[in-house]
Amino acid sequence: MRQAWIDASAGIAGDMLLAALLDAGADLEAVRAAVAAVIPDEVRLTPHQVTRAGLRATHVRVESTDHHPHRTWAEIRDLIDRATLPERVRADALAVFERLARAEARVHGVSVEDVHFHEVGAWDSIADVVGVCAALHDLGVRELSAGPVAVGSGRVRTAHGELPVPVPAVAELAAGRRILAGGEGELATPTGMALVTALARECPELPPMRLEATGVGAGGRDVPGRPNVVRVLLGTGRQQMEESILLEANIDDLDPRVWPSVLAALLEAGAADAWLVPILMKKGRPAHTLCALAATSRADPVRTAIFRLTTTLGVRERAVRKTALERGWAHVDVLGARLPIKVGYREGVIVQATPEFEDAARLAVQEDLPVRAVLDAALAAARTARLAPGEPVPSHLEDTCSPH
Ligand SMILES: O=C([S-])c1cc(C(=O)S)c[n+]([C@@H]2O[C@H](COP(=O)(O)O)[C@@H](O)[C@H]2O)c1
Ligand code: NI
Repeated sequence: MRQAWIDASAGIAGDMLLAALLDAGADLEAVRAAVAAVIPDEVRLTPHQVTRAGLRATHVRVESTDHHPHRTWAEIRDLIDRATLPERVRADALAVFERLARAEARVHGVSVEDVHFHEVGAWDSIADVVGVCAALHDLGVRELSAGPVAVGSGRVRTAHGELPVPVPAVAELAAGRRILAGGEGELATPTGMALVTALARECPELPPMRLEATGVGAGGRDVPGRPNVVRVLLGTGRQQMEESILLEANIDDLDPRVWPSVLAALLEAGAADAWLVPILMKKGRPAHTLCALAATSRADPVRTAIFRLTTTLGVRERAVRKTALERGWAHVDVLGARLPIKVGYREGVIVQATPEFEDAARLAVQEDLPVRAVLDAALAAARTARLAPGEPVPSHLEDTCSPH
């Protein structure tokens, strides 16, 4: 499973995180395409190399002509809703802006629907948010975590006038999270803090992972003695005990033909699993409980997708703990083809070894055989290759979440 950890110990802004993800290998054209799907022809994204207090980093120039932005949350939601985007990118971007809207509503004492964004509603902020969500999607990051965020000190001039640092929106967004004091000026912006708190689980220390890439994203200023950068460490590996949220809703009025697309979209939005339970509701109405299990860091986008795609008026939630086996992939030769075997293991010993069903089904059609015959042959080949419960985990397991 691909994961990434954000080091925001020098602060964070939307463009810094975007630059760090591009520096770690996210595809620039995929990011530009996602931004253009939401706000066509409004911004230009140009990454370039810089140094910050002696460290090499990528800085991304985000150019737009939007000088007097006053957009409502509803306007931004509409832009993202209507854009052609991967479901996960849409759900993430909506979750980030919804968090920003809730924070602004609390700070200014207005309702969420009446929130008027100023700087954070500008084209360049929309580009930062959509760009970061697209970059995470492009890199295949399934689990995002972040260390404590440095917020800075002093006062800053904004469209609301001169504000103390951390500015009110940042303080509101950071509630419940560990933050770091110190450093001069505004080190964490509302957009940066909204991205971190909506998409990343709090993880003070770098989680265990096999490190694949590091991305360094620069802020605009170069301050001597303190590199003004966000770092992203990208790797593979999974946590054995995950904090998860179970989201549920009882629904009796959704066109039943829509359900398969809802389940698929929730998985796309980051749910680890999504399913339906047939129930009899009040007044004897046949209905379904929609259930979605998501890592705590993915709960926001999954919740947003449930409200967007179904008719429910509320979502029940409870924290659950899930013990997951560590996983990897191996391949065996069956009937002249290479079939992937999913291997689940614990403490160095295989607990489950299962042929990938879709590949077995494809091979069965190709060979004109019953699927069970291909599955049996794959299991026999796996046993011969010592890929069976009780065997030690081989050193050559592939550590990806997909065998393809
Ligand atoms: O745009 C809005 S609504 C806004 C609210 C606040 C509050 O704290 S309230 C602060 N700001 C300031 O705008 C700039 C740009 O922020 P980005 O997140 O778009 O980089 C920054 O100085 C914020 O403190 C904006
Ligand atoms: Ni504000």
